[in-house]
Amino acid sequence: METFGESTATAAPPVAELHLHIEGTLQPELIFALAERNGIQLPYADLDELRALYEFTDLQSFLNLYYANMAVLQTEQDFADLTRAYLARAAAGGVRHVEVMMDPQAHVSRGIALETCVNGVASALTTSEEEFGVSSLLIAAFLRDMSEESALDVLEQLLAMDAPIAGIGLDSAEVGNPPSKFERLYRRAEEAGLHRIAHAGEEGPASYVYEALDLLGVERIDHGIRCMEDSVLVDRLVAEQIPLTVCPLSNVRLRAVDTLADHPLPAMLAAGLNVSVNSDDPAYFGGYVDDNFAQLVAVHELSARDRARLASNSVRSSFAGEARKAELLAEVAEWEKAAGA
Ligand SMILES: Nc1ncnc2[nH]cnc12
Ligand SMILES: [Zn+2]
Repeated sequence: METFGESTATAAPPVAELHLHIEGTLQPELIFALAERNGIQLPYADLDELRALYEFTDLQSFLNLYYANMAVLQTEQDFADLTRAYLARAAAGGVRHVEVMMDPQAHVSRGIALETCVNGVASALTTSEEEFGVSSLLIAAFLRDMSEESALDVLEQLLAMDAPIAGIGLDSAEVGNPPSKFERLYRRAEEAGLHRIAHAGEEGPASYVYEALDLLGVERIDHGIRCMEDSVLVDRLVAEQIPLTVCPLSNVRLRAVDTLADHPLPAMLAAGLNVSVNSDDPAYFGGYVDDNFAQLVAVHELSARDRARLASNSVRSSFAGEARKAELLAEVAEWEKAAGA
């Protein structure tokens, strides 16, 4: 009988993607297509010229391009097309549930109506389970380098329009914009019955992880890799099983870690932390969730058991309903049996 090495497809188990910025799924080809559709003159002559800019030195160097490229997102249809393209690709890579973050302030601040961006993304998510087999939730992320007043203003508008958001997040330039800046925003979100997550410990120090937990009451930490610099914090995160949505390729491309071989994910897993694997901004960082798994496996030789644990962590840490979680955990167990056999 012919035997096969482990394929890229089997390297990735079925997962819940918990750390995904929909604007970070905007591929260069779609940037050009939307620019043409909307009559927008891009500052790049062609795809090669744009792609040459995807060499980042830190988070801010990425954010500059990420925000600039959003100029092509103008209509509800643009946001819906962007979201559908992500869902199709994610489903092909094993994503079975996704909690999509979007950055409303990044659109409102350039004159796009809140309804346009929210309704566009939400319309694609509404049919996602039926069309792609991917259940989904929407999370409004707030830009930490803007004021808390701006965030509160947008949150109130989202609540007033009964936007279909399950929670709020906190992203953008981390260092110098600690979680403590957003205590009122998170209190308001809690009052409104929303889930709460925040980026912390990506470029910022471990103290930002404490602040996100203790001052904002977050249920999950996005990234959190710098917790490894503080053993007391690691002990607490393990004891409380706080989910950390880790994004290995993102961390390498933004130079939070030097190489994938230096990435702390295997050590985090070994320490008993509740870590999952996510893509963050796949159009910018060289891969979707399945690519993250495939490259991790190539470098770290994670066992099928390790990968199944990363996948079950993602499902258990999601905000999906209990029935959906049970369904997905059964799929992970089945994958593990097949992958380990
Ligand atoms: N990795 C990241 N960190 C902070 N803000 C972001 N916005 C989009 N991707 C981000
Ligand atoms: Zn992120």
